[in-house]
Amino acid sequence: MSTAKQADLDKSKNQSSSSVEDGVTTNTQVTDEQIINWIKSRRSIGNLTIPAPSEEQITAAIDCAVTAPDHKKLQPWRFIVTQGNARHELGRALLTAAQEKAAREGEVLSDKDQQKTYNMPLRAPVIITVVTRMQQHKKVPHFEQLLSTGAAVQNLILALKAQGFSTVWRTGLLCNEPAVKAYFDAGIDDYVSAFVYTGSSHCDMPTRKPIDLEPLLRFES
Ligand SMILES: Cc1cc2nc3c(=O)[nH]c(=O)nc-3n(C[C@H](O)[C@H](O)[C@H](O)COP(=O)(O)O)c2cc1C
Repeated sequence: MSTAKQADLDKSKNQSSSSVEDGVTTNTQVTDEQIINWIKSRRSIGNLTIPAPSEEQITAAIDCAVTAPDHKKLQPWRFIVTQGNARHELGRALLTAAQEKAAREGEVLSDKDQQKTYNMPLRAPVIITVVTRMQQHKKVPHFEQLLSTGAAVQNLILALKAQGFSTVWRTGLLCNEPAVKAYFDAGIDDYVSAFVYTGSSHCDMPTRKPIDLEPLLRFES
């Protein structure tokens, strides 16, 4: 889909399905093919800035995230929205995690690496952390709860895109270090499953190289 068509679709998604302008009713119906192409057009963007989504927009996206497939409705996910100065507190937790990890591995972090780690949360105006709060259920193993969280994260990302925002899902090697888990009040079985860095992007959305389905797909009948 061309960038112009993409923008049209993003715009039409923000409008009601029909509108009356100068007495003329205009239908802005979105076709199945457009929806499929819109999903395929999602790209991760690392270079994120303001404007950030409002708390209402974030809440609307999370309202979409929690409709992900969820065996026995365990709701194994928690969402923590970090913005403004709170990003420095998250930076401190990441720095502690990095220092503890380095110490365990017999290494010492350089000043540059310490600064880089501390600044990581400043790469976007908003970070939505998704924690998998594992529950004990005899019919729902932990791996299902983790997969369910992944589905919720994808819903979240698409719902943010639908509102005009860009994201990148990061975890990195520090996300399940004890200091980071403690920061998010995550227990021993829980996972910090995603840092969804969120904001606006002013660069052109990169186009994706076609993906060959041949080795990935088999129909049986
Ligand atoms: C669970 C998970 C963790 C990820 N963690 C990172 C990360 O820490 N850093 C990173 O650059 N990309 C990470 N990625 C990959 C990006 O989110 C992204 O998918 C990738 O760069 C490909 O870009 P695309 O989404 O536009 O295809 C992660 C993806 C997943 C699913």
